[in-house]
Amino acid sequence: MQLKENQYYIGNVPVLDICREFGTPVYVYDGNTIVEKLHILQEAFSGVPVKIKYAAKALTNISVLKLLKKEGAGLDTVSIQESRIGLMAGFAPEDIMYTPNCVSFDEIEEAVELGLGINLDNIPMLEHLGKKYGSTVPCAIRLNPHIVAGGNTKIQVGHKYSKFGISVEQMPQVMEVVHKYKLTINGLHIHTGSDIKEADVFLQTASILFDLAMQFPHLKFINFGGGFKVPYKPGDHTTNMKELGRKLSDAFLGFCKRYGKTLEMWFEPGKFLVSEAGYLLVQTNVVKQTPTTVFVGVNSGMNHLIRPMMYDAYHDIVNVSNPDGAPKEYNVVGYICETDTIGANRTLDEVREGDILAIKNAGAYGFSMSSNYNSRLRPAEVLVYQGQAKLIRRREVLDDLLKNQVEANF
Ligand SMILES: Cc1ncc(COP(=O)(O)O)c(C=O)c1O
Ligand SMILES: N[C@@H](CCCC[NH3+])C(=O)O
Repeated sequence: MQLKENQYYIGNVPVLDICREFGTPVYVYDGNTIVEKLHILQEAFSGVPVKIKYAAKALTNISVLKLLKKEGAGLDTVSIQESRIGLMAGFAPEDIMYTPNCVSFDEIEEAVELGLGINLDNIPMLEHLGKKYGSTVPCAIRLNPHIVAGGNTKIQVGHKYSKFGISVEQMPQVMEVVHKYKLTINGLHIHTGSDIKEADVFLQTASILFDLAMQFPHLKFINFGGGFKVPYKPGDHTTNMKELGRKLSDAFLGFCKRYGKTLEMWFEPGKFLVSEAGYLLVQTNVVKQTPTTVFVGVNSGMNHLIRPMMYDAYHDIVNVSNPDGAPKEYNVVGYICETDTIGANRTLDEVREGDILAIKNAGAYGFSMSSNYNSRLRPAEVLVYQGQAKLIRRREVLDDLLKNQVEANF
């Protein structure tokens, strides 16, 4: 978002024009930022055959998927539904890596039938795959390295007590199943968590993967997961992509020599590609002074952006309709009937009833984690790309809340 002559713009379109045309609350994504971020990653690892598999769960709108596909990304999916939306967006089945957790074997069979890449994270499902398909269906293995990494405990998934991945301590059992069914293991994968700022975590992961890889002669790729840190607070540290690119590429090329074949290097970022591109634009319903606090109550809340309440996540907030206002301190809260804080103790340009606030970094895990709690409608989504703002999801209406309900007659 840029401020030019007292007006805020997203991708050269005035923010207030977007609100006038599409209403609020509205999620707005800057397509140029998404494309730029993808190019940063592609370039950081340009010395090796790198593939970026966008983690669709971060933002699953089909238009965003199409944009990323056009720019050369593949897809990382966690459910059969995400995978099907990916196929509808035009991804080839083999460019979609399906990495489910705790799904039934039926869903994995469906993924095999669709021709998706398969990545399994538990031994019973490897066993089912072997029994049904033997060596004919290649699959990757997601490992748990016992590394604690990530911005908060809820998004740390590579530690010993996590439900994700097969523990590196269980390699003997893995090898038993692999040999029993002559499984074709085509990739190894580790994702340790989200919001990881230390490049060293990826290097540590790499060294574990490189050691284990020597036992698997049919590998095509090593998948280092996602989790790159984006700046939420002004001055926040982020993953240094250039440094990581240099160090990891060198280590990878050294490994490929030892392995005897050049493999592909995969990443599956969500936040890095779409977080900073997204804004949730909301309108101020009320400015409420209490004996302790000035609350700004907006026409949105944890139903649309759950990250602040779920992870204590910090999202920067800007008053876009009063850039001249005198700065004051507020608690920005939602209209949901829960403690529903979007940002506490924030200094904003004076907020008046009707003012439009932009909540930043809302591209990743914003709309995709939204709900209809309190029977509130979900917002519209707009993509700004090449100077144009286009509606990519209609705002919900009351009928959307009722369409699957069946009225009992008494
Ligand atoms: C397996 C896997 N890959 C990729 C991601 C994307 O993570 P991030 O959005 O932090 O890049 C996640 C989410 O944490 C994940 O669980
Ligand atoms: N939803 C998390 C990140 C992904 C967690 C999934 N493993 C967040 O908003 O930070």
